[in-house]
Amino acid sequence: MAPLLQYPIKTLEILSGILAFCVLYLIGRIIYNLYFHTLSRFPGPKSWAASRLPYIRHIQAGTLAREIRVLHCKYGDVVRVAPDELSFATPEALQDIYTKTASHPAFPKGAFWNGTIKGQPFMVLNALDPSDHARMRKDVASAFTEKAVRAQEGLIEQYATKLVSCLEQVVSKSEEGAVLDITRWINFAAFDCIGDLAFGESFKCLESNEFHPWAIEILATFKAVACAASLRYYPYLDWLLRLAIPNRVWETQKYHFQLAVDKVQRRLRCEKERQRPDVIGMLKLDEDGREGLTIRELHAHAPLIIIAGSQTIVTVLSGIVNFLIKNPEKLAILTKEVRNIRNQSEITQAALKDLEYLNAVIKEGLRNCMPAAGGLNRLTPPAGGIVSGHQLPGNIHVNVQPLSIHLSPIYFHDPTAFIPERWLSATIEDPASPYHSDRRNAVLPFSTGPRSCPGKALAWAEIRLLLARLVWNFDFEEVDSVKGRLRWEEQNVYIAVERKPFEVRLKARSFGVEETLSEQLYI
Ligand code: HEM
Repeated sequence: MAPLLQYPIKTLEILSGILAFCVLYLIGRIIYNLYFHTLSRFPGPKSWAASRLPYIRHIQAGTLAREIRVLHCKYGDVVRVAPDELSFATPEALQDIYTKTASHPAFPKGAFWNGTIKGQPFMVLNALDPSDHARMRKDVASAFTEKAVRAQEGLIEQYATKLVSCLEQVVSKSEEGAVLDITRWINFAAFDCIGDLAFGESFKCLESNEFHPWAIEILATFKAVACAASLRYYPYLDWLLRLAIPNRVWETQKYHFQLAVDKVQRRLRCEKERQRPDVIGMLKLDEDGREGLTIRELHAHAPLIIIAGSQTIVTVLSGIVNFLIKNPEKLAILTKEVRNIRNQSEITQAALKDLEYLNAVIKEGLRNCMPAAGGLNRLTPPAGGIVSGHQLPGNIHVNVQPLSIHLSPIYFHDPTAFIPERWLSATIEDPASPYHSDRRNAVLPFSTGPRSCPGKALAWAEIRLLLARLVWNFDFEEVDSVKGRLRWEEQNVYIAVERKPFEVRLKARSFGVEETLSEQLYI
């Protein structure tokens, strides 16, 4: 009997020994992080410096970007946001981290935020090896040059026209116009447009007034990926990933990938489409993976191009519409400028490039409604590096959170207000303007350096045209409903901004009144 009784007591002793060891280890780790870590000289809340848990909790709640902005307001330009991570909010840090100089390459991406699904190849966005990235980047960027975008202008115009005529049908039913979720319609247009631009095949969302299944799941996938990445900070908890992410998300990812493979293959088979100036037609294939993309890499790039080429535009454009509706005096100035174009057929890219207020509205939209609001995480090189004048050891996580710098009271007067005027040349040249000294170079929504956005010219062309066509054709009004009261800046961020429905009242523009007005002016 005696040995049997002793057995559980020994187990208990072992278990309490392990527990005591774990507790002591954790206490020791916290003390080390707070007082002996190389980053302990940097300011920040003690709880964030002690362990990564507050950071992870905010990633999972979608509040990290907002919270870090608050920390920057309290602690200054550089904040320690985890034991081994610093957040910077200076224009110098943007250059130090993301660009390459004669003395150092751009800081590398880490595996935490750039994993790939088992069995799937890397793509330009998550390629960690610099030479792989450079090869893919050269190929992908060639499809988005200014010249390539000019060749696609006709196609973008086609989808702007489709969006306008679909909305006309909805609003024509009543003189009061119609209350509709404008984000949903912008999403349809951007999604259809990138489908055609990339594969020569629209997703037909505008025609069907239905989301394509691909579009429905994107935001849920972002949320799951953010949660998964947050757990990677504790590699021994990696097994939790599978439990943390519902099976449905993995299945959806596989489904998306297959959908992309099918689309690419269909496009490549279609001989008569070879002359189209679409993205697939412009990418170079090379099975040796030396000069261009292998076919498997091309498959992996298809979902990236669809998501990066549509969701970013939807975020910025629906954000701009939200801010304009909450600032009707700015909307009125924009509307007047755009409607100075007499004929809709004269709304071309060339004409829009000259509309100073329109371009200022878009710049202010990019400052306030940054699509990649989760930030661009990087690691210091193994030998260490200098960021914003601070010498840092190797393998430290560094980041410039766009919200922290774009909405910084140090760099911008009225930082959270929507003021397109801060981008006008008259303001820049007027020392008496309160916005004269704004640090406009603190806003780099497309990032900078070798990993900056290759889709910038396309994004500008699409946002300019869709916004101009919307305000030229329709009058917008605020709606007093829960969805109409949505404040853009209060939404959560899971890698990208979670976009809630935004209701507006849309009415067909009344030409009669305008004509009468202009006739009176001419008298
Ligand atoms: C307002 C619109 C857009 C914004 C603000 C934006 C912003 C960005 C940013 C900040 C990055 C850097 C990501 C990183 O460092 O991890 C990026 C990368 C990228 N973007 Fe965009 N983007 C926009 C539109 C587009 C469009 C229309 C496309 C076209 C398909 C596109 C394709 C890409 C690609 C392929 C990359 C990866 C580049 C690389 O890793 O070398 N983006 N974008």
